[in-house]
Amino acid sequence: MQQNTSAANGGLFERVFKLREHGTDVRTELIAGATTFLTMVYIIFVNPQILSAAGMDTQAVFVVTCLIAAIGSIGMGLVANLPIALAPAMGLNAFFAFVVVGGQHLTWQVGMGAIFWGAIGFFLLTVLRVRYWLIASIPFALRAGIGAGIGLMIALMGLHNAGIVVASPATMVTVGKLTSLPCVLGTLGFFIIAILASRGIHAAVLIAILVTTVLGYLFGDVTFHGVASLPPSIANVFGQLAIKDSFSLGMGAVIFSFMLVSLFDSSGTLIGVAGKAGLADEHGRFPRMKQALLVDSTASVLGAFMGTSAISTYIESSAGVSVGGRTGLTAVAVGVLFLLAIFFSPLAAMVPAYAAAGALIFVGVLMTAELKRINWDDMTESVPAFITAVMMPFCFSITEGIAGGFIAYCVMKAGTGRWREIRLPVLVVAVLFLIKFIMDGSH
Ligand SMILES: Nc1ncnc2[nH]cnc12
Repeated sequence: MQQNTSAANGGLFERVFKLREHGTDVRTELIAGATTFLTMVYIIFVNPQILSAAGMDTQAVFVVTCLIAAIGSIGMGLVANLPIALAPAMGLNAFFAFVVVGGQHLTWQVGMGAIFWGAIGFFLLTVLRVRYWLIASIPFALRAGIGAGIGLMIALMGLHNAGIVVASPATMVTVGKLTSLPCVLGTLGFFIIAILASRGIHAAVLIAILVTTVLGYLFGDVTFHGVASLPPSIANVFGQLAIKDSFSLGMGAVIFSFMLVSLFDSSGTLIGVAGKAGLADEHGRFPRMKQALLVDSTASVLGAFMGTSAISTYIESSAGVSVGGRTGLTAVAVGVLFLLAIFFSPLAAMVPAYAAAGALIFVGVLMTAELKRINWDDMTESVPAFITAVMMPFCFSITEGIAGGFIAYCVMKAGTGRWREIRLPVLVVAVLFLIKFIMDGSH
């Protein structure tokens, strides 16, 4: 009987996801889905925390984060049949909360409006096929530099959330009080993740968040609100964005930044994960790329409307791919698990910033790994990659990193007589950023 059911499931899943053609089966795909889910579930704890710094309601953002991750991942699985999950992007959420809303003293509703317009631009670039052109034109050094820079910036946020790195008027940054509870538990969380992950335990991040939160509770620093509950209302974030107020010339640079960063963040991840699954060619193109690009850009528009910062395909999907996930069934499994997670909102409210800090630092480790594939002996490759990667944490801005990298690439190639290697889209983006800097500097 059980065999009949699994054969029937295999039949349905086989028809929808073409498992045999991809050399996989239902069991492998479901394990891969659970694996990817466990490596990225930290986002449902971390995202509400980061967005709450912009004044958003933690509980509502928790539900919206689960919902959009579920919708995006299930969409990717069904429409593009790829083992790639989606969720609100780390880096972009911090950019929204700390740089756009915090740094420019805007309301979160206006900031979210800018994300919405950035997502619309991202969607238009996708349907107009500009994204294909761009993806195929971005040199590897810049793609790697972007991933690494985002990773370093995330790590800086983690180190700051744990109180390990603090501001200093004399030296800009300095070391915090390392014996404080946040520092000790943040550090412990990071090493739990690093050790478990290097031992191949894909639930590493979740385990570390649980252990550090429980320890925080035992030391009297965390209040227990219960485990499961009916989902809290999302009314105070859903559809609350200021679409009209954010569509102004003054917001142009912010909208452009959101669009550009979404574009590079999600495109780079798609190429990277599809490559790891053995689906991509040497130019980074992969089957059903059109569908995948449509799903991530549509999810970004939907996410901003629902009340969370830009959505991206998740680099953590490579964990599921590494245990055999090859089709959309993996992504659908991730999505279903995110739907179930909605009922555990009291847990989200309990997790202190330092408990998630280890996850942020560890994502930094994962995302800087791409640097190893850069030809470091060729300065026309290493200099732009380096500039991209270090400008992001040092300026606390993904956009400045991308801008610096594109400009450095054109300068280095032209300066060494290799200007023919500069592709038109790279030159266009570099010139657009130069114009932006000149405009920014003139007022
Ligand atoms: N910005 C991002 N891009 C890709 N994968 C991520 N995982 C977490 N944040 C991410």
